[in-house]
Amino acid sequence: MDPRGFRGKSANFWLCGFLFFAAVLGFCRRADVLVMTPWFAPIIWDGVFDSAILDAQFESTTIGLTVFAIKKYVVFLELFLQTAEKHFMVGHRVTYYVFTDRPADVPSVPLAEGRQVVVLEVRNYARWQDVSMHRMEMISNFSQERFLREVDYLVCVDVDMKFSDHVGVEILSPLFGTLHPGFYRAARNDFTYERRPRSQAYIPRDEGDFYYAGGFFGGSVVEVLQLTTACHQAMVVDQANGIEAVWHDESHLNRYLLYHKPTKVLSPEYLWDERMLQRPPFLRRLRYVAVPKNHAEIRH
Ligand SMILES: CC(=O)N[C@H]1[C@@H](OP(=O)(O)OP(=O)(O)OC[C@H]2O[C@@H](n3ccc(=O)[nH]c3=O)[C@H](O)[C@@H]2O)O[C@H](CO)[C@H](O)[C@@H]1O
Ligand SMILES: [Mn+2]
Repeated sequence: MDPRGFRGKSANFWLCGFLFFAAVLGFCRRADVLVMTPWFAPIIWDGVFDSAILDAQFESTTIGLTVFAIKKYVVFLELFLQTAEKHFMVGHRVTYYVFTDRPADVPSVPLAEGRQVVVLEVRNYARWQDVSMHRMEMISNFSQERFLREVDYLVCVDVDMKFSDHVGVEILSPLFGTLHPGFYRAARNDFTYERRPRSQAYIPRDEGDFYYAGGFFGGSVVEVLQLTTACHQAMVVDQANGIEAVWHDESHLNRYLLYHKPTKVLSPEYLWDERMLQRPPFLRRLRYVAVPKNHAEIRH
């Protein structure tokens, strides 16, 4: 073979090799974590998305953030709203729906343009578990009454948390859940699903994809309406049967998301607890983290 031709082929070989590795580095920037579910839903980690592209795609989207501050939990609102202004959907239209029994105690926090707080006065319950569980009913009712008309997506979160890094439109999808930080690498058998068949939240030992956290889920308003309505109805049936799921609304959420697969799954970057867990090296960002609380003091 003519030596010039051979050199040409060899150069091509190395060029192809280089391009291949560049492509691998560029498109699979996270080889250290699971970036797709077995049903082809993306799992959202730092490095798998480009905010510039997504911000343009979601430019005309309005996002509703639901948060409950019932009884003493109103103390969490100020930091929650302040940090949301810094990190949550910056540059997009946002409505904070604050559900509370103490509207006079909702702090006024300066908001950027295109963002507003809507206070929704609701009843309280004596037990913290009932407060937590009835969020499903209240989100369902208000979705029908007004969220369907007012926003495109709903993001439903706990209030005893703060935003500490970017949480943007990369999370938006028809139906999304978040990997619970305590179980993202646990075996299916160790997930704390409801295991009693008498409960509507029951999940058999040989089923289950992930263990999702009760404190961060969402989707289009229609999907969230269906999810919250189904979970509420399941809790009504449980109550009539004298049984309460082991982790309350979170157990029902897990059952729902097992049989209605989420279209996106958020990594534990989106829900972390620095006091409970040691941060593993592949957790590059902590976007939404628990605020330390004295359980006995705040719940009673
Ligand atoms: C981070 C996370 O995944 N949290 C879940 C976890 O509980 P947590 O231990 O984080 O529960 P929690 O005390 O934060 O209660 C859940 C939420 O209910 C609201 N609240 C509760 C009591 C009260 O008196 N006033 C009030 O407003 C508040 O928005 C609070 O954030 O398990 C719960 C069910 O057991 C829920 O599924 C939570 O979403
Ligand atoms: Mn909480």
